[in-house]
Amino acid sequence: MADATGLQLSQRHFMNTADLPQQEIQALIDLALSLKHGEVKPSLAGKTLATLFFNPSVRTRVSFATAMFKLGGQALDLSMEGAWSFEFGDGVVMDGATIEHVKEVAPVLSRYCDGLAIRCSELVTKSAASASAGSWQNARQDLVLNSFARYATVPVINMESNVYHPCQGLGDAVTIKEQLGQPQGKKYVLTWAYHPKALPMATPNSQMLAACDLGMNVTLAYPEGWDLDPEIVKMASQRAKQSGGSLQIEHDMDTALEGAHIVCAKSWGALQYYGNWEAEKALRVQHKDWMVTQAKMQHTDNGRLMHCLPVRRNVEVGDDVLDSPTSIVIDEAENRLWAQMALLATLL
Ligand SMILES: CC(=O)N[C@@H](CCCN)C(=O)O
Ligand SMILES: NC(=O)OP(=O)(O)O
Repeated sequence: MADATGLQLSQRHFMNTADLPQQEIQALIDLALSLKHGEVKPSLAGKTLATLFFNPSVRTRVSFATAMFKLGGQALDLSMEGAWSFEFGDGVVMDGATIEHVKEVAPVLSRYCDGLAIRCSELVTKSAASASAGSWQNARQDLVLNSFARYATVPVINMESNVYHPCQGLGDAVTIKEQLGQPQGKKYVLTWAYHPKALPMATPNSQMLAACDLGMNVTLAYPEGWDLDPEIVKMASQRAKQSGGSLQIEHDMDTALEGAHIVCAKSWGALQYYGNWEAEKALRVQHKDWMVTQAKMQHTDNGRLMHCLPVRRNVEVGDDVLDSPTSIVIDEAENRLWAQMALLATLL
């Protein structure tokens, strides 16, 4: 079996699935499924991936480490939690808490390693290095991720930033293809769900893009006021059209779920209250009825339930769904591994 994938991507870094043409995404999905079925065996022998986690993780951490191991290489897990001491600002007089600049960190790690993977979502861990000061206009610049990409001399992989979680998007695309065979024209509903905290929009942005790139008829369902970034929604809608799909918005969960083949539950914070989360919470608690239950799933066309995990049981999704064959969340989590193996084997 070939030790190379034969696939080449048009981008050096993996920041957002929408940076890639749809054929390259399809090729990565096919490669992931071939890896899962043991049909190809690419090798990354002797290669190292540094994984920098500025936020907690279960799936991303373990699936990247295991992906590198299965490919014959290794991952170095660098936890940055509680120790965000790198500087990202230009021309800063570094006499405060930061101890070294990304201008040194990124090229130094690039001398040791063949790729850098970064998780940095400021909504999860508020820290000194989040320069956004609570503004979405600043947060959407993804300063930390983009600084690593700028100063690294090896490929950089986004393991969830403020704006995108492309590995979740790619993994979900693999799962949808695996479940439906031919996703084009099938109905995908990304439904907002209640959660006690305002969660980032990176995951729903990438999940929406994944379904749009598969040519599905995508419905976004959320209470009024919970719009995702309009520029990202516009881009997703264009990519859906390119692949023969569509994108529409509903504010009633029952109506949205009508005839769905895939239901993906995800919570996120309201963009218009970004950084003003107390005000957002006062409104969010009025939407506790946005929970996916078996009664809600009755509206679907034998729909399957996806969730990126971690999931709050009986808050976002009911036990009656999660404990039934309707739920494919464990397959979805597994497919992160195969999707990332496809990505790593191609990118490194
Ligand atoms: C509960 C929580 O913090 N969820 C995170 C992680 C999701 C996948 N990494 C989120 O919604 O972004
Ligand atoms: N879905 C996901 O990215 O999970 P972790 O946050 O546990 O990595």
